[in-house]
Order: sequence, then C-alpha cells, then structure tokens
Amino acid sequence: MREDVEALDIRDVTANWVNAEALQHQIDARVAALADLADTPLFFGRLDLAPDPEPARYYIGRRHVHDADGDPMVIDWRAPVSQPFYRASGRDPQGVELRRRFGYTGGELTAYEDERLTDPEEAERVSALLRREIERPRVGPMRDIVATIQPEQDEIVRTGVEGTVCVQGAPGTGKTAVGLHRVAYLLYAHRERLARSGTLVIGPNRSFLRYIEQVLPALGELSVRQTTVEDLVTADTGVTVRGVDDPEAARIKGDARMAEVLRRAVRAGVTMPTEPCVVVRGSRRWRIPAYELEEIVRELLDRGIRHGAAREALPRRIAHAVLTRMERAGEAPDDRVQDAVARNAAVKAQVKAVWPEVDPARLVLRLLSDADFLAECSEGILTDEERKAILWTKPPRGVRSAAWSVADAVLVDEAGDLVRRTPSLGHVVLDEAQDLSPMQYRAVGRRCATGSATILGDLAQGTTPWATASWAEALSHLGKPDAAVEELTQGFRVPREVIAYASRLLPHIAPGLSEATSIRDAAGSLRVRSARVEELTGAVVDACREALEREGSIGLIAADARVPALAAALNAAGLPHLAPGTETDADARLTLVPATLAKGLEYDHVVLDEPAAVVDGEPDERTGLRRLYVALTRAVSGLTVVHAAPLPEPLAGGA
Ligand SMILES: Nc1ncnc2c1ncn2[C@@H]1O[C@H](COP(=O)(O)OP(=O)(O)OP(=O)(O)O)[C@@H](O)[C@H]1O
Repeated sequence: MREDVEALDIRDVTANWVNAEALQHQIDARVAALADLADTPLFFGRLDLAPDPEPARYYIGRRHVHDADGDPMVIDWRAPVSQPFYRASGRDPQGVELRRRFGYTGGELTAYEDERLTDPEEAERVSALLRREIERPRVGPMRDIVATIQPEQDEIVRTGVEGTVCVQGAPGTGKTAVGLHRVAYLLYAHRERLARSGTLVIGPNRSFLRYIEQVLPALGELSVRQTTVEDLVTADTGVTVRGVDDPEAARIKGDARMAEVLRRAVRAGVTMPTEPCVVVRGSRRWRIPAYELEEIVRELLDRGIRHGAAREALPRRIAHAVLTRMERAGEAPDDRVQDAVARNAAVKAQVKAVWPEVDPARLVLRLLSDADFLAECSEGILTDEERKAILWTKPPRGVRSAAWSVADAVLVDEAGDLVRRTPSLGHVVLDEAQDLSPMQYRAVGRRCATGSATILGDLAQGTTPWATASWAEALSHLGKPDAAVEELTQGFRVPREVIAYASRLLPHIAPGLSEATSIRDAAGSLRVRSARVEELTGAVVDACREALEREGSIGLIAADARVPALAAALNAAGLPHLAPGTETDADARLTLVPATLAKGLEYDHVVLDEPAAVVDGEPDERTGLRRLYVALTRAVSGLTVVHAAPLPEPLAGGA
C-alpha cells in the first residue's frame, strides 16, 4: 500500500504549482500514516463468524490493509465489523464462532489463544495474553491497548460523537488509555467532520503529555493537538504566566462566581448615552435623541450577545434609526445609505463613547489592581476578605509586565469569551479532570461548546485546593450537565497487595468511592522499610539499587522538597537518573519524580521516599493524603516504601 502511494505520479493531474504542493502534502501524510512501526505487527486478532449464510473470517489490526486487488486483508479495529472482537462473549457471541488473539514478542508471532464462543463447554476466563500484556515490564512511553480493550472500556471508546462521557475510575483502570482510544475511534468514524472542527487532548502537565504523546501516532492519528489547560489559555490569550497565587487567591479566582464578576466588569464599560447623535447628510441633519439611543443600548444589553458582537451591531442600529427618520421624511434610502450612516463620524464617536472596546487582559488587570472597580463589579458576590485576597498588592504597570498566574490567565480567557465567542472544537478529551477549578472547567467547556467531550478523572486523586467534589458539579461548569457518568473499577496497573495498601487511605480522602480491583495474578511486592532519620537517604538509594536489579522502569517518588537531596545522593552513588517525561530505555531506567508530577505516570517498580513528607508538602492533610494515594498507585509490579518519620496513620501498622 505504501509503495502504491509512493509511486503515484501526479504530474499529469495537477493543474498548477499550488495544486501539486497540496496533493504532494496529502501523499506525504498518507505515506507517514502507513509507516511501519517497529515491533508492531499488522494484526492482533481474528474473528471467525458463523455462516450467515456464508461463513466469514476477518483479521483485526491497527489499521486497514488491503491486497493488490483492493480486497481487505486486515480490518481496522475501529470498524463496526471489529466490534465483536471486543464485545462478544459466551453469553452473547454476536455471531462469532471463534475469536483468536495473537501474541507477539518484539514483533514476532509467538502465541495464539482461541475462544470458541458458541461452545457451551467452554468456560469464560481472563485471557492469558491480556494478563501477559498487563504484567509486561514497562519501559518507555505509554503504549496503545487496541489488542486488549475490555468490554466496559470499549463501550466508552465507541460512544457516539454527539455524546459527552465522564469516566470516574480508580488508579490504573485505564482512563487515559480509554480517552486516547476514543479520540482515535471518533477520528475514524467521523474523520471529515473532526478534521474540520478539530480535536484536542488536555492533560495535567507537560511531562504527562510526553508520556502519552506516542499513543495516537501509533494508531495512525497524527493530527491531534495535546496540551495543558495552562498552555491552552496562555496560547489563546497571549498572556505569559510568570506568577504564582497563594492557594486562597487561586481558589477564589477559580470560583465560578468570578464569571459573574467578569460579566459585570465587561458591562461596566457600557454607559448610557447622554447626548443626542446628530448625523449630517448633505443639507440635512438627522437627530437621534439620547433616550432613543438608550433604548437601543438597553436592547443590546438585554439580548445578552457578546460584547464585541454588540459593539459591531450598534452602529447599524443607530443607522437604522436615522433611516427610519429619512423614510418618514419621504426619502428612499437603500442599504448603501445605511452603511454610510453607520460609518459616519458622529455615529462612530457615539459608539466609542457608550460601547468602548474591551481588551480582556487589560480588563482583568484593572479588576485585580483597582480596589474600587473590583468592589463595584463584585458587590454582593465576593466578601471584603475575598476581594483583599485577590487584589494585587503591587499593581503592575501593564499587561506585559504583570506577573500573571495560571488562574489569572483563565480569567483573561473568560473575559475574552465575553467579548468574542471562543471557537468550539469537535471533541475534547480532558484527563485528570478532578483537579480543575470551576473557571478552568468553563474554559474547557467553551472549547467544546458545540462539540462533545470525554472527561476522565478520579475524585480521590484531586490534589488542588479547588479539586471537584462531584462530577455533577464539574459537568455543570463544563456546560454538559446531562453527560453520562460511567465508572471503571477493574485495575490494570497496580498489583493487588499494593492497591489494597493504598486503598486504606480511601475512607479519609474520598469516602464514597469504591476500591479498584486488580485483574493481575501476581500479588505484587510491597515492602515497607523504616530507617533512622540520618540513614533515610541511604536506605532509599539502596532500595533503588535493588529495584534496578529487576527488569523494567523504576520511579523514585518523593516530596518535591526532598528531590534535590535525593538527586545529589543518587549522583554520589553513581546511579544515573532522569526527570519525569524523559523517555526511559533499557540503559536509563530510573526516574526521580517529584510527588506533584507523579499523576498519570507509571513505573514497574516504585520506591517511595518518606510518605509523611509527601503529606506535609501539601497545605492540608486531606490533600496531602490524596497526593500520597497518587504516589502509592504508580507501581506496576512492586512498591518499596522507605520512611524515617512515622507513617501517616491509615498506613501505620499491619503492613
Ligand atoms: N484493556 C487493557 N489492556 C491492557 N492494558 C491496559 C488496559 N487498560 C489499561 N491498561 C494499562 O493499564 C495502565 C493504566 O492505564 P491508565 O494510565 O490509562 O489508567 P488511569 O485510569 O488513567 O490511571 P490514573 O488514575 O493513575 O491516571 C496502563 O499501562 C494501560 O496501558
């Protein structure tokens, strides 16, 4: 197939240079999409269908492959024909007689596994190939799971493009994997529509994005933008983030009430006309009295259209009032006259006076530095203390020199949307959604206002002061209150013993949530070691050295404040280590991970340094325990906890 595309001769079919460039671009993209991936075989499954009336056999793979005659040899996993590969079961065979899974080792076919779905003798069991896949040592970035998507995951992946789904899932239940595969599925099922409107994946930070960035390209999808909320709003507002808010200020700035404060601030610029508007045309003067102008302005305000759109409509409305007078005086003005009147200097001056342009960044700057203006806009919404908490103590001189925080950038983004509608994409995937503030949900919601979204998260892993308390609340801020909330509980990452240990924190951090199960056979290894304070760092280095004797990646997770000391100790011990987001490989397998960056990542073996320090690194205990829960649930095969301070209460004893 690739050779066919490469051999295309376009000289005869392109009319001109631009044409040829465009076509060549498409050809190059097609060749890139057809590239062979190292160690990735073309198919991973086979379906033998019962005669209906003829029997049929399909091979299922990552992409469609046809032979020289154009007849399909491998069916894309996303095609409707492939669905039974993921969904059929003994109870509901969906026409499938035999399902075969192929197992590969480094690109080489080494195993296969058959299920006879219509054979009543055959008992349902967990696939050994699935087991092998999830117990495989992890190195390098995240991989796709197309060969082993589970039925409950598949239902989410194949939800229609119109539907917004919210997935609550314990650590390692495959939320990220499901979100990425859903994008791939939607791009397949609605390629043209989504190519026009665009798709976006939002993750918590750049190291996480680097970890997941290979998944979609491996599925042949090269066009999906992946970003963070921070990068999204700074790119769209032009604001550079240089400052950090204290938690209280950030919480208030992220509160949904700020949307109303901003709405008032934008409106505050609109003033009622006090002077008539006098338009001179030829020998005649047309006078629109102030009260009539006021009616026009009020009508525009009441219609609730965006500030910018209303500002564009206002001159035409005034012109219309002038034209009505001309007609009454017996003239017959046409559209051109209306255009000319709308551009008349007197009309322009009126518009400038009553409906001034709003620069979103300047507006927010004023709001956060002018106490009177803030008081006026937040009257009855914020308390005096809240106002004090968000006002800049030293007002910046201008938009460029201001030390904008992330929360500020989100406010500027909201203000921007009040002035001009933010374009909506076709589909947005939001991962680790539990950490967003209401204002951040609104920012994401704007970007899928006419599209749909996949919202993924775990309430127990919420580690921001404004972390969401319920999905219903989050979805209402997103503007998708009717979205279905699904729960995934089957865990694919964390071994049984480790998840049981981490889950002791659940009653303290998210009482209503159910513990993840682990579908792995191996119980995993959990070790808890205590050391004297002066020996802690040495004991941690020893634990890393031991872990390095085993296969796979190693993550040393520690409170952010402990990272420099540990880095120095690892260097002194001659253990090379990476920062999170740098790709691990067979030679560089140890990553030193600050606890605040651990979310969403996974390592074969995790060494956790001083849990009490991880908890103390957060402003309050609940957040601290949640951070600890995240750190405890990163391990694929084993976890070693090393501590000098007493363990946090729920973990103490019995391990
Ligand atoms: N059906 C599956 N087959 C094989 N592996 C799977 C499957 N589902 C998930 N996994 C693997 O399990 C691990 C955890 O998945 P993922 O990171 O998507 O979980 P998560 O729910 O997002 O976790 P967290 O809450 O910690 O971010 C990944 O290595 C993923 O590839």
